[in-house]
Amino acid sequence: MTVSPPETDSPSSAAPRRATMLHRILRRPLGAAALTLLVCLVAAVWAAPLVAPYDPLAQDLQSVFAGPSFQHLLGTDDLGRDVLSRLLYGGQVSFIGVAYAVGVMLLLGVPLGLLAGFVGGRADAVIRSITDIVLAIPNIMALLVVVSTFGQSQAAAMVTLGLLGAPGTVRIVRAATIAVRKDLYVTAARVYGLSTFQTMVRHILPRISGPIIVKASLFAGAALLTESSLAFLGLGVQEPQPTWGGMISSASLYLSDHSWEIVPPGLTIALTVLAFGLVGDALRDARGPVTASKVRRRARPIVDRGTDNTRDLGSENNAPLSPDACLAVRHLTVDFTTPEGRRTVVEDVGFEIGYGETVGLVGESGCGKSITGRALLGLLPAGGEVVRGECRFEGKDLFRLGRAEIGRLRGRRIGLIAQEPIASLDPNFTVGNQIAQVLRRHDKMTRRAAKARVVELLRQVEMPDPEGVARKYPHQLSGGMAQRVSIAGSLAAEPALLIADEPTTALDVTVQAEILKLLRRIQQDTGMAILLITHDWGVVADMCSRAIVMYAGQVVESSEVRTVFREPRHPYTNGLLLSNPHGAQKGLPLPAIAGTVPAPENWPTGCRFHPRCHMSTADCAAGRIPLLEPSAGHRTRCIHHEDLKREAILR
Ligand SMILES: Nc1ncnc2c1ncn2[C@@H]1O[C@H](COP(=O)(O)OP(=O)(O)OP(=O)(O)O)[C@@H](O)[C@H]1O
Repeated sequence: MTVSPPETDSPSSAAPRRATMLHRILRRPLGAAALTLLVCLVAAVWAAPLVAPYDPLAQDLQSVFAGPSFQHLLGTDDLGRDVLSRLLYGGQVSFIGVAYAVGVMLLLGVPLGLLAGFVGGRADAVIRSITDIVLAIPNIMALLVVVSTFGQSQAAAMVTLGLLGAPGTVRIVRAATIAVRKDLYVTAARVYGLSTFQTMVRHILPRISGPIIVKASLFAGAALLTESSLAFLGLGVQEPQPTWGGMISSASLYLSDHSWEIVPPGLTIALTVLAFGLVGDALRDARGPVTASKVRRRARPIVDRGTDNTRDLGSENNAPLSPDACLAVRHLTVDFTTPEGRRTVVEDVGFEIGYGETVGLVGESGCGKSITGRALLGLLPAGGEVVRGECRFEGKDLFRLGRAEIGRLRGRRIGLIAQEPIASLDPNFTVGNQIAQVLRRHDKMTRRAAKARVVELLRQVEMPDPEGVARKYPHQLSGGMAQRVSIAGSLAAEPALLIADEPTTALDVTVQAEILKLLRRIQQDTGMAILLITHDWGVVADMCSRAIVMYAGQVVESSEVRTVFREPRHPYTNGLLLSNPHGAQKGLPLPAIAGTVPAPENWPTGCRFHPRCHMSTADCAAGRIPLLEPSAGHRTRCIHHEDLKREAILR
């Protein structure tokens, strides 16, 4: 078990985080210098009426082109005006212009980029087309047209610059969103029932803030240069009002005789642009990624726990769906559209789970277990689609519900526990904040009530020091603690069905046992149904009443767990059980099934397992293999299941 670091949280966790961030910036000499320069500059410019030594328009024709002195720290210009005062007042124009441009660029670019990257599909196509069109517009021409149309308005020019800069931001935000939208904690947020907007704002935005900060800082520098260039060309704010670009413009007229005059505005612009870039980098680096602890995979021993009457309908079974079942799935078929074409990855899968029952979905990696689970939650990865099937849950067919309706059920009536508990928690928020968010979404509680309920839930999952844990960030938790938090989050709205996708795979053996015990206890208390996705027969034996074995997108065997262990009727199940490390005999090599699970595009005709099967005959490859029922409730997709039984008896 990973040992969590000693607790150092104060009651308000956000404050220390912010302090640490400033501290981190200040620890970098370049970042600290740039931030100091920028803060001083903005403060001085903002306070120009108080700190400027002279009126920026006041002329003194007796002292034109004076060099730096005690009276005029940066000298005077061609009309004897104080350069320092003009720089301070001129900065107001420049910074307001930069704020307009950056504000418009962010207000447009970030939401559109998030939408395109997160929602995808048509929204993405439309947004991409618009950004491509805007990117094709030459910036300088557009700015000249705007300035001449809007009577030299600097504000109009900078807003236009922001509009023209937005497509670049859209592209960056879209790419960053696509990269994180599949992260487990984003999926978890959707399972908890958060809307698309809430998920984007709370879980995606903080994660992609690094590239946005860098883009904004670079764009601020570019906007300052553009604003100065327009002023240099005599567009925008006009003389005698001071602007940094205007000061360069008038200094350039006397460059050969009075070269000093160009230095203060030129250096100020150059240093400010540099400072924007350095502060952006420092901010990005200071927020830094929060890394999750590495997860580990271990096995656990088998304990046979007997059976009950959960009934698997299997595929090709047209009996009516049982009204008593908590979940009844029939003919579930999932297709994916990939660049190589359309392919089926899950085919004709069916099963039922009763209230208070646990059904195990077993198989090697790539058999379609997770896609089956995600299809039930309406959370298939992009390109995936349920093309056939029915899924009855509390009287509704989940596959026929709209986005909003399934969103309301997720997190409230159907919970999910993911394989990697730490990855399923958002590193940007404390544990308490994340669970409270689920509670407040579903039960519209007050902050105070949600806080109390969070502690109660953490206590319910047997978390030591629940108040302290509520204030921790995910990276401060061990794997076992994180899985307890994840379970607490899933249970927040008291779901009727829990989908547990390899919930203990990442944990070490003692923690696995504790988590499974906890799940059993909660199930006894609440009567929820559990679909347990696993490749571990030990977990199946320990937890499940019924096992469904999947191979290459199909159910190949299903029965009560005890029957499957005693009398497997499919060579694939038999092979899996023989290669189960818990049953290994000392000194003998572990028998493994030769070959690997074929990818959906390479599924063989007939029995999909036949190329790996020692019992296969010509019949196995000849045509579709039906789902047979050799004994009540025991189904197999093998035409040689009687031979397998005889083989087992002879052994
Ligand atoms: N986003 C996707 N696009 C296309 N095909 C996919 C996608 N995700 C999964 N698949 C395909 O679906 C099949 C089933 O995958 P799934 O993740 O359900 O397997 P699994 O049995 O859960 O394996 P594991 O235990 O490794 O998660 C695989 O063959 C995989 O190639």
